[in-house]
Amino acid sequence: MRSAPTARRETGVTVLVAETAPLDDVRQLIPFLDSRAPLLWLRKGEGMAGIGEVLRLDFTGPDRIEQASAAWRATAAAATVDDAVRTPGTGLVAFGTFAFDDESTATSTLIVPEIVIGRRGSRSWVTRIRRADAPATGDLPRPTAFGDEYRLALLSGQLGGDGYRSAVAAAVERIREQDLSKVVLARDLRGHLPVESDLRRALVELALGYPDCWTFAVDGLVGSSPETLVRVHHGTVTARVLAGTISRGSDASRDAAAAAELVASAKDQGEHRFAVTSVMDALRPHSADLAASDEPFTLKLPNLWHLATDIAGMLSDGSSSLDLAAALHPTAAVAGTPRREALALIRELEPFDRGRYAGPVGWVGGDGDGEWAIALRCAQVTPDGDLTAYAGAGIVADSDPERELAETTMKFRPIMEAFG
Ligand SMILES: C=C(O[C@H]1C=CC=C(C(=O)O)[C@@H]1O)C(=O)O
Repeated sequence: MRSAPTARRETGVTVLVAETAPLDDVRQLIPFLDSRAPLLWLRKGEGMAGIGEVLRLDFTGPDRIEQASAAWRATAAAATVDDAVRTPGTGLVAFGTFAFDDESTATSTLIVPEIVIGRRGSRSWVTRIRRADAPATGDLPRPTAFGDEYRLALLSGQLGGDGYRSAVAAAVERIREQDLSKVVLARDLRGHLPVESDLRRALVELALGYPDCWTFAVDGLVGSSPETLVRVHHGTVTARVLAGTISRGSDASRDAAAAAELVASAKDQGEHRFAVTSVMDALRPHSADLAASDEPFTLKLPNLWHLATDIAGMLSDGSSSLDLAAALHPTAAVAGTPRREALALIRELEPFDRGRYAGPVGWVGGDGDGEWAIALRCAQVTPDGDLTAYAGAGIVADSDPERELAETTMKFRPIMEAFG
């Protein structure tokens, strides 16, 4: 006779039980969230809200994503799952956020919520997750009213406008002199949120303002990213590469002219090519038929245009979404080319640790499928309300410091609108 499962196996793996059941249509996910510790993954009204925390797995160091992949595989293998809905995001899931730099002091984390409320297409569901030795509960959280409105001043942090222009100029010089083609340099804004601020207010602003982006909240990292690092679903892999940016025009004809200027820009096309090559090179060993859309297309966001390329293929080696995030990170859209030299220059010219900015953020399911974005257009909020936001731009040989500074200002807009 098999003995009842205990919560922790001798191997140190926590044994979880996950049960997914259909729900009547849930139109709004954000009101269900915890106001100070929201877990969210949302695009075009579809996604998942996580409530509570049944398991947290923390990682640091150069192999943080590989460690997370292995720990998650073990956790999923030990879990019992009863999934009556069977769509991406049902069954066992973890939300995750990873530090950008191998040497970052920021922890990389997978969080398994106690409850997931999800919505995809016409289907809504609830997943309850518990440790195997804990009793099952049937209560469903209720949406709650939002806390008071707030506005905070977001001010230049460790790298202000002048410092950023100088850093870009230094990078351009280095690119002209050395064996470096592209480096992505970021600057920071800082602010402080009043005690008890309801982060759901910022999430509503982001989700309504940027519906085509991934609006996310994981362990205080809050934002709306347009860039899909990798998505794995039933043996297929997809990615959306962005690099090359121009601001939206003030009327329809200026806007069309801006998009045309972006397509015609040799500088932006070059910057974009580096990013596509880095993603193709990282994914090719995992997919025999990997293909990229022919020419970059223009992706319209409320604040700017990006050059974009979609990549898709069948997986040939059973990699999980975390395995592929590990293979891809950091792409040339957030680091540069060649990667090692670009990372060294970032460490030299940026006077801060990027934390989770520009790292993978997303979710993974018990079968390893999942969706990961690059954490852009985001801010990290600490439990005592300190907020740091970063935005960067790809620097190549003919970059102009003033224009790159203006580009970072545009990229801060989602966070300025949500918090400022
Ligand atoms: C580094 C950022 O954006 C990247 C993604 C899209 C376009 C980019 C660019 O044109 O420079 C950047 O590579 C950021 O938003 O902080």
